[in-house]
Amino acid sequence: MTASPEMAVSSANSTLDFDSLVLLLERIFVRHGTSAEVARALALNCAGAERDGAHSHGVFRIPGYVSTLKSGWVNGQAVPVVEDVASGFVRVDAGNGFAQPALAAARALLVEKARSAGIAVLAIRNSHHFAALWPDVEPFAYEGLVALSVVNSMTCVVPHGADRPLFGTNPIAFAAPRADGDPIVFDLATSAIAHGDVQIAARKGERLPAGMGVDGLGQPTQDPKAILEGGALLPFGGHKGSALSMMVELLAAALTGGNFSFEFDWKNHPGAKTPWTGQLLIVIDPSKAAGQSFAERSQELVRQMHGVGLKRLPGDRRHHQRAKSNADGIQLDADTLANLRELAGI
Ligand SMILES: NC(=O)C1=CN([C@@H]2O[C@H](COP(=O)(O)OP(=O)(O)OC[C@H]3O[C@@H](n4cnc5c(N)ncnc54)[C@H](OP(=O)(O)O)[C@@H]3O)[C@@H](O)[C@H]2O)C=CC1
Ligand SMILES: O=C(O)C1=NCCCC1
Repeated sequence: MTASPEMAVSSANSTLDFDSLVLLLERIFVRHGTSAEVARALALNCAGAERDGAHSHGVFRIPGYVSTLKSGWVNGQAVPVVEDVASGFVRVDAGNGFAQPALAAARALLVEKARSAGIAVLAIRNSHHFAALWPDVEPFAYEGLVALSVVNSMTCVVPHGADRPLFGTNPIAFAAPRADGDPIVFDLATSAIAHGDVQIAARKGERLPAGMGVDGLGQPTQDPKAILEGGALLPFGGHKGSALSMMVELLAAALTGGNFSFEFDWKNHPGAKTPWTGQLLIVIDPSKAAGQSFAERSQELVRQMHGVGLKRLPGDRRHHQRAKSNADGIQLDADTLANLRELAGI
């Protein structure tokens, strides 16, 4: 039987199973103007983030998606146009739609090229990425492929050594298969903290650790509201994170034909939250490389890391939370769930 948001909600503890959360989010997206395909791609991403405890890009983002769609800034009905441009290169014009449906539209061609040429690049332009990036790379590693992706976002990060913001929080995500266990995956903003986490801290009235951002006068602050209201974030690791953020601008925008983070302009679109930028994916088939099986070698690396005392690999926390959510359901607080149901018109 197909799950429905009505039947799967326990009113006592506001717990949903994954499929029911996906269905609820799909309803919200369709109700606010997306096609069924776009709704499915966004709902799977957002519910996956919530399930895995990646809260800065889980259901917390839904009001932002809705206000962006309502403002007319994003086309929720866009049909991506896929171009097969070279043996190892696929281009997609997302048509001012979201990036996830653009990736979905090009995915089969990208994998076919990666498997035949050993490596393939996907360049998505005119797109909106308002989400966690790991869902875009992790599935490739489950298919035995190595994947790297970058996305640029809206200006809110001061380049190292500068005095005003220019870069986005520009995440980088990487996934690689290993012989025993879940793929090795990391996904990180190149800012000291994701913008979403600053918003969450502001709502909760919490202070941030030192070194995350500056206020409107360029002075260091631990007050998230001062960062959000006229201030800015800093790159992680000083000049090193700043260089990576610059690389993301070049790969996700200059190379794809998308906007740089400083080129978005919301002024005629009140309530819009997502920038209009680009995304680059590089997919490698490691079976083409010389030497032993890549998955065995990556497993050996993990074994050695554990051998020197490492307790937590990137991705471990998410996978533990995923297992817990799959067993016990996804917990939402009652107000959040009520708001989602209202947005879904239930
Ligand atoms: N769409 C967009 O434009 C943007 C999206 N984002 C998204 O925001 C999300 C959050 O980014 P960010 O706040 O930088 O992520 P985190 O700093 O929380 O985590 C970054 C990575 O490091 C791992 N990690 C964290 N702590 C440890 C530890 N102690 N030991 C080992 N590994 C660790 C995480 O694994 P684990 O997940 O298992 O904790 C994760 O892979 C990302 O999903 C990113 O894609 C950010 C900026 C812009
Ligand atoms: O958390 C962040 O940082 C961002 N997330 C989605 C869109 C832009 C920035």
